[in-house]
Amino acid sequence: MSEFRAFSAPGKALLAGGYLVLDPKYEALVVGLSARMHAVAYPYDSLQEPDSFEVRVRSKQFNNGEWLYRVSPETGFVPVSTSGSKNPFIEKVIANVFNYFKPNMEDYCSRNLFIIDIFSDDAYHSQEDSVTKVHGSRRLSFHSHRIEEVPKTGLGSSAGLVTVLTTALASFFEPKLTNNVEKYRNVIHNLSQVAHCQAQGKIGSGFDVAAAAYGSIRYRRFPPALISNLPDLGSAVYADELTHLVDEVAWNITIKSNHLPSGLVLWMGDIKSGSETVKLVQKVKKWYDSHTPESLEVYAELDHANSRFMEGLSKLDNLYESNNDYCAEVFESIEKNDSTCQKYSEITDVRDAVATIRRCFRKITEEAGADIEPPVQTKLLDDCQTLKGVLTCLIPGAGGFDAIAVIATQSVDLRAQTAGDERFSSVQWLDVSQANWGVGKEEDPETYLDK
Ligand SMILES: Nc1ncnc2c1ncn2[C@@H]1O[C@H](COP(=O)(O)OP(=O)(O)O)[C@@H](O)[C@H]1O
Ligand SMILES: C[C@@](O)(CCOP(=O)(O)OP(=O)(O)O)CC(=O)O
Repeated sequence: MSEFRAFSAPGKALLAGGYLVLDPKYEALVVGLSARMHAVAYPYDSLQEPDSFEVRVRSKQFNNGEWLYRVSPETGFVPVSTSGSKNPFIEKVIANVFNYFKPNMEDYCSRNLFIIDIFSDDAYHSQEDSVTKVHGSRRLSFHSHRIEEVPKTGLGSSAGLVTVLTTALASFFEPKLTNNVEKYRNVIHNLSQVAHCQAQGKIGSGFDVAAAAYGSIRYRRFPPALISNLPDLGSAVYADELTHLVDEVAWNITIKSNHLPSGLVLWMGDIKSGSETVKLVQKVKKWYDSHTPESLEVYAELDHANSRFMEGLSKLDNLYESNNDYCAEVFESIEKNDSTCQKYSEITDVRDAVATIRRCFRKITEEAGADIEPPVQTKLLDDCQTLKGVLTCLIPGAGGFDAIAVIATQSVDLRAQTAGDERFSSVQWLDVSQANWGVGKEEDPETYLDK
C-alpha cells in the first residue's frame, strides 16, 4: 500500500460486568464511544541502511510525541528505540505486527521506513494546558506536556492506540487491508490483545481492546493463558507461536455486536478524580477469595442483574424500533421522569437491574474497602436519577471517583439541566456519546495532513 491512508478506533465505556468480566463465566456490556484514536500511515519511504526497518510514530499533539524504533529479522523483530524515548504500547505493537508478517529485507529494501501519525480526540484527555489548533481540516487539542503527564478520562486511550496502530502498521504488509478492514478484524483484534497485555505487563479482561476492534459489544473474555503462555519476544519460536495463536487457536471469546437503544443517548461525566483500577481489582479479588461462598452469591446476583440490564436495554431498543403509540408513552414518561415511569416495566426492569448492580457494588465497596461506588458517587448518581430524561445512571468500569455514565433520552441536555446546580458542580460532561462501530478506515485521510 503506497498512498496515505487513515484509520480510527473507538473509546469504551464498560456499562455492565465490571470485575466479573475478568472471569470467562460472565458476560459484559461495553459500549464504543465517539471519541476515537486515529492513525495516518504515510507512503513507504526508504532508509539509507538496507538491513533493518525503522518505524516512526508521531503524536504531534503531545510534547516530545515522537518514537522511533528499529527492527530487523536477525533480532526477531525486537524493537530498539533510536529516539531515546519509549512508549510500551507502540513498542509492543511494532514487535507483534512484524513478528506476525515476518517481512524479509529483500522485499522491502527500498521501502523500509514506515511513518505513522497518531491523533487522539479531545475527550480522552484533560484539556487543561492545551490549545486548540486547526490541523489539516480538523480541530485538535495540542498539549504542552508529554502524553504520560496529561490526565486521562479513562476512555481507553491505550486500547484504542494499540488497535488503530496495529491496523495502520499491518496495512504496510497487507495491501488489501485498507479497503477491507472487516476481513482482517479478527487478526487485528488478536494482535492488539497480545500487544496491549504485553505493554501493560498484565492480562486484564481485554474488554477495552475488544471494543476498540469491534465497537459496542456483549463480551466474554478469552483465557489469560492464551497470552501468558506465549514464549518471550525475541525467542526463536516467538513468531511461529504468535502466528499460531492469532490464526489457528480458538480463543473461546464471545463478541456479539450490541448497541444502546436507538432512542437513548449515553452521557459520560468526568469527575476529575483519579481511580487506581489495578489496586481496585486487587482489593476485590482479595475480598472475593476471602469471603466465599457469600462472594460467589454476590457475583451470581450481579451477573443476573447484568443480564437483566442488558435484556432490558434490548427490549427498549425493540420498542423504539416499533415506533408505536405505546413506545411514545414510554419514552415520554422517561422524558418527564415522574411517577408515570412506574407504570412501564420497560423502564422499571432496567432501573431495578441497575439498582441491584449498584447495591452489590456498594456491598463490595464496604466489605473489600475498594471504592467502587463510594458514598460521594452514590449521592451523585441518586441526584442524576432525578433529572428529566434520565433512564438510569451508574459507575462505569471498575468504578471509583473518576466517572459516571448516564443513559438518557435523545432530546435531553444534561449540560443545560445541571448548569449552576451545586449538586453537579464536580461533573464535566464529556463531548462523547455511544458509537457502535470498531476500528475502520477513515474516508478522508488528507484531512489529517497539515498543508
Ligand atoms: N495519543 C497518544 N499517543 C501516544 N501514546 C498514547 C496516546 N494516548 C495514549 N497513549 C499511551 O497510552 C498510555 C495511557 O494508557 P492507560 O494508562 O491504559 O490509559 P487509558 O485508560 O486511557 O487506556 C499513555 O501513557 C501512552 O503511553
Ligand atoms: C475492573 C475491570 O473489570 C474493568 C475496568 O474497567 P475501566 O474502564 O475502569 O478500566 P481502566 O480504563 O483500565 O481503568 C478490569 C478488566 O476488565 O480488565
